[in-house]
Amino acid sequence: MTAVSLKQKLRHKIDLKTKPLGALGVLEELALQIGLIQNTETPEISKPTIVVFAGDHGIAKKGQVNPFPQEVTAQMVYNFVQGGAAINVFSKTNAIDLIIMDSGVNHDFEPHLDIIDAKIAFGTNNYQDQPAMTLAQCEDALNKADDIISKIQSKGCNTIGFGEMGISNTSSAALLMAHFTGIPIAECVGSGTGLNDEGIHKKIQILSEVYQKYNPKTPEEALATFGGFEIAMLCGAILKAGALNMIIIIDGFIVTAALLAAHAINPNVLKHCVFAHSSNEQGHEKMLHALNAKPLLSLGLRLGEGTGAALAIPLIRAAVNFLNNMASFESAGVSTESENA
Ligand SMILES: O=C(O)c1ccc[n+]([C@@H]2O[C@H](COP(=O)([O-])O)[C@@H](O)[C@H]2O)c1
Ligand SMILES: Cc1cc2nc[nH]c2cc1C
Repeated sequence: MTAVSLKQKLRHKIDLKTKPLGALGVLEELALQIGLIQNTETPEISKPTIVVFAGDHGIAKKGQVNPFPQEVTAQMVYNFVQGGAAINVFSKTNAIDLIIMDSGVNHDFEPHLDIIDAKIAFGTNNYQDQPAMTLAQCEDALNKADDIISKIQSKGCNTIGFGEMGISNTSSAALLMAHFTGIPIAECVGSGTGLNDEGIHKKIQILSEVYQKYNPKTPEEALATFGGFEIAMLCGAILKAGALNMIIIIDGFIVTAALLAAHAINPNVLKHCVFAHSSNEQGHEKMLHALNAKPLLSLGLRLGEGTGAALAIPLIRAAVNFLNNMASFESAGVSTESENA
């Protein structure tokens, strides 16, 4: 007799719920995925947490690829600490713990603030001149992220969403996307925080030159070349969360670019990932497609901060709750399809 796999057991449990077959659509796939991640028919979500990694980018100082000035990164970190940003509001709405990390903002934050200090440097180098960071800095970022995720998990969190803040980081993400997917850089570049058509054209020209200047040989070298510190930390955090068997919620364009790097280092990480949404940043859809990823939501968001991840958490809770708490046809005494239907 062949053993029934957990996947078959989960499918059976889902199919016996009081609903037509497949009627809970994507939530059924989500329940199945979470059951498989946790290796159980009765999964649970504990202490869902969003970590926002913030970092600055050398290229931002020139203002050629970013409509907002570099200072906005630090200003938004203060906004996070004061509870005024979209991610604060959505985390509160959905009872999610929120952690803010300084991965490399070009500002000295007062030590009493509720920010985890993981600063690698005060912003990356401008990759128009030299790689964004050294390989040693990149390794440092990966390792620091590793430690932080271990600490978060040891406090009982098994579901972690990732967000970021960093003026110019759609440029790094576009370069990484081109590198890891082979999609032409022009198709990877978008409006970011709001460039007009002329601005996008200039951004494509600048990033095409940068892209041609380098030939990174390893995923770590690609991260070090194109940056940024927050993206390298996201990559390390995703890898660690996968290794710790956590449910990983991927936010928008920049977090997905970090996942491309993580996936190149360890493709197994993908089975832990739930894709929260499809961002309005041009390129995100193709990036998701390259990963064969199906996003849960499509709300026209292009904010970052982990906002899409925060909005997806109720869906993840709903998937787990229906699997655990919905009645079966038998337990509820509901008739199944009649044979002549
Ligand atoms: O998450 C996304 O899909 C997304 C798309 C566009 C912009 N962003 C956010 O905007 C910032 C980067 O935009 P930019 O134009 O400065 O490259 C950064 O802080 C991101 O969090 C985020
Ligand atoms: C205001 C502002 C808020 C953000 N949140 C994430 N990226 C951002 C970029 C800007 C410009």
